[in-house]
Amino acid sequence: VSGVVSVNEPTEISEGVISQTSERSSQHNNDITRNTDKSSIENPVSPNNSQPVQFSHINRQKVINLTSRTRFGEVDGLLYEKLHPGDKSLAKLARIAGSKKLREHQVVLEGKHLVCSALDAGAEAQTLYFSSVDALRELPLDKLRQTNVVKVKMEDAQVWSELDTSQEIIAIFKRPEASRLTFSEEKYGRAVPLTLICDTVRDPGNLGSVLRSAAAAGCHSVLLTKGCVDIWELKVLRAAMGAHFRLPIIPNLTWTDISNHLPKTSTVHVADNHSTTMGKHNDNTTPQKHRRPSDYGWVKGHQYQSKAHDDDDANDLCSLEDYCDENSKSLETQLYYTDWVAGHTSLIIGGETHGLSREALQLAERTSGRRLLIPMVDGVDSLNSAIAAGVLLFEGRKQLLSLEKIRV
Ligand SMILES: C[S@@+](CC[C@H](N)C(=O)[O-])C[C@H]1O[C@@H](n2cnc3c(N)ncnc32)[C@H](O)[C@@H]1O
Repeated sequence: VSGVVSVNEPTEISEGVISQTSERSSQHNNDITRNTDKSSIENPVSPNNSQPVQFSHINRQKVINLTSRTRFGEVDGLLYEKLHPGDKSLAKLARIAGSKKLREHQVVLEGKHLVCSALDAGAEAQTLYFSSVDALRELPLDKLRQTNVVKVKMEDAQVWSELDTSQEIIAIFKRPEASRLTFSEEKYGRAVPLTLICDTVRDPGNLGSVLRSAAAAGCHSVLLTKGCVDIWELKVLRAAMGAHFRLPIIPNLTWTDISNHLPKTSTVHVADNHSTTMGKHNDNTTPQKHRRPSDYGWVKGHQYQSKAHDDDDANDLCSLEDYCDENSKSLETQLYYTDWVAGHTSLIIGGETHGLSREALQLAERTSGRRLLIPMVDGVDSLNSAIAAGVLLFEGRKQLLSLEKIRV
């Protein structure tokens, strides 16, 4: 942190003292404003002499109510406050983590690795709670200048049961937007021109695993329909293992938004488990141009959705057979390990309950995409969407990389 004292051991600052230079001051009962521009902290009305108290070399702006905070400390030039036992502010974490509405503005990130990746990508930490100074030191402290840093005891952390209390760092961030983050090619490698589209993936564990696979396969981006689970839900974050800060993930999109986000030349394929089972259509069979659904021996009752985010509306559902007859005559089926990439490629994965929506199939058709099938043994209906995404994304990556080699 520029311009502040640097010490090896954390400095504990006694009651009412918040100076980085350890100057003691008398008891304050007023709000203290730290002024970024002036690199100082000013107490607008000092109780002793009515002069602003200057705290030099501090590059942060915040207001601290000294009536409720009694102890402050400092680590490597970063000022923090200590939470009173029983302080209620920790409960805010659980409230944000548990409320979709609150998560429209703020998100909770757990653990030093995730918080570190978020800070490196340019996400804005508003309040950071830590229980271990060593863990705090592993973060890029220069990126916490505008952050309210608070030390808590692990026992205090027990107030939230939803959160992972084994974490030494938990932070509230302004909800990050992919368009404002930086995704380091140097750190994570060059992306392949492959976009994953999630069509109403509702299970948080599944979505997190899908995102993790997309990051691991070096995808260009992930686009999510409005019906998908919130990407900032804790279970999604935990399963995604940092994927949120490795590649652009754009949630809450309509199908029109999705088309607009894709390069004009992108071919969109659908991952389609409805195509066949191995008994009728084994690995050596060339997939047929277009077969009627009844040719495939599907498990009965599959339906295609017409509105990805409104799966309760039974009127929006049509039988697959009707749908195929009407809409997707030209959508061929092919086995996933034969060539399907050329230039920018996109892949749609269906959700757990209804699989692919009508809009997904229409988009594939418009871009001359195909149905990609991972052949399964007889009697198996489908794979879990995260597993299917993993298989297909890594195949897509392999094909794109060999295409690149051929072109070079
Ligand atoms: C759990 S499945 C959907 C199950 C849903 N009940 C249905 O029957 O459509 C979730 C998604 O994973 C993909 N998937 C699953 N198994 C697949 C397979 N064998 N081949 C290609 N995609 C598959 C499809 O995109 C599918 O929509």
